Amino acid sequence: MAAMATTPQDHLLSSLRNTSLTSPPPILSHPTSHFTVRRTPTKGYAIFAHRPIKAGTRILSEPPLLVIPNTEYLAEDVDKEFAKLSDTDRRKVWSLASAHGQDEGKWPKGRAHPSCGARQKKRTTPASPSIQPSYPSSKLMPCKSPLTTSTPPTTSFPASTNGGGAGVFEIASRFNHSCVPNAHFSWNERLGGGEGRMTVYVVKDVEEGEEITLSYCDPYYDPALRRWELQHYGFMCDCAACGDSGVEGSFAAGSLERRARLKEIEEDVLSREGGLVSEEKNGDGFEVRVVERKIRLEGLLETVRLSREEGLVNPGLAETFMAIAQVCHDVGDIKTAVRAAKNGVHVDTLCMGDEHPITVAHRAVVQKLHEQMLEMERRRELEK
Ligand SMILES: C[S@@+](CC[C@H](N)C(=O)[O-])C[C@H]1O[C@@H](n2cnc3c(N)ncnc32)[C@H](O)[C@@H]1O
Repeated sequence: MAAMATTPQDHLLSSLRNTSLTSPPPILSHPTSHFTVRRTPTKGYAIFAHRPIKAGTRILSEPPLLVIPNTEYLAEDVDKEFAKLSDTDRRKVWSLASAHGQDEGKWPKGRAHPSCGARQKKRTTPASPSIQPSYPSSKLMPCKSPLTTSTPPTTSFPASTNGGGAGVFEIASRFNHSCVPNAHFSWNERLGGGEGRMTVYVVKDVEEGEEITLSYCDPYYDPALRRWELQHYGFMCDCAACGDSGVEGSFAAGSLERRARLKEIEEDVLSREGGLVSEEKNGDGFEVRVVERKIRLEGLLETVRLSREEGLVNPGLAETFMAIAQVCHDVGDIKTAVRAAKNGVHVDTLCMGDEHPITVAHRAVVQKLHEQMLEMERRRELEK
């Protein structure tokens, strides 16, 4: 096998292999109220619903077996945390390692796809393992360190909470990937008495016997880039979006176009945020800003439509609704802003629950907008 760079993931695996606990415990079949973990012929273990599950149901809230609290952690940080574990937890972590024989030689380690922008490059480079979810061996999942505190929302339209650090989760790491997932995972630092929990919410109604899947990569990547990223995990995705896009009328063909357009909107329209919320209201500058707002709003609305057609329900969609609320607010249409922000909170709740810090922050925005709307109505009444 070709020599490969040593990453913290490799290191964890090697420290797991070198542990004196040579016999791993049997893989658990976790009977929970919603799902079981079962072996599949081609994907290793997988999670299946054993009853119908409604969208917005939290099906997992799990403490980590091991947490690496640093954002940019090194191999020795992994070793240090592993050394602290009890024998039982070491066995559990060990039992998760390399359970399904991927060919590590095929992982595109240390190289980024030529089409990757700077941000994506960071994700696909082992130098930033905490945000590179390429952990086929060790199954490190990005999570926010329980040692860092979240920044309270200071603006009226807060951005997502940033993740930092990584963890290993006994059950959460058994979910397989789909580019059109029916569930979403997120770290919620408020759960577990402030210790934090990895949560999984079902974002669409799921039928009994259906596999429950998460997305391991940016859903807006095109198929080639998704394939590249998923190579790190040693598999080719066979979900509906990754099917043969050459077949006219197929979901894959439509998906290719939708995701390309979503990316185009993000790059050409939504990233041009600067100046859109400016308070300047005189001369030509104002004209330009109004036009830009209109283009931005159209882009945001198209993003919602395409995401729905694509079946993507994720925090990105919630952020899109919040951005629509922002634009409506800026042009004085507070009523529509309230409606848009409520949609955002609805999507947040489906994905992360109603007590997740992001959901809480977005709910505060709805409240604020609602108060503004009432105030405007009251003034209008007085003016009559
Ligand atoms: C986080 S683990 C998921 C659980 C895993 N199947 C197991 O047995 O523990 C990630 C690994 O699962 C497999 N996997 C996940 N999604 C897959 C998919 N859509 N098709 C094939 N294999 C998949 C790959 O081997 C991948 O490296």
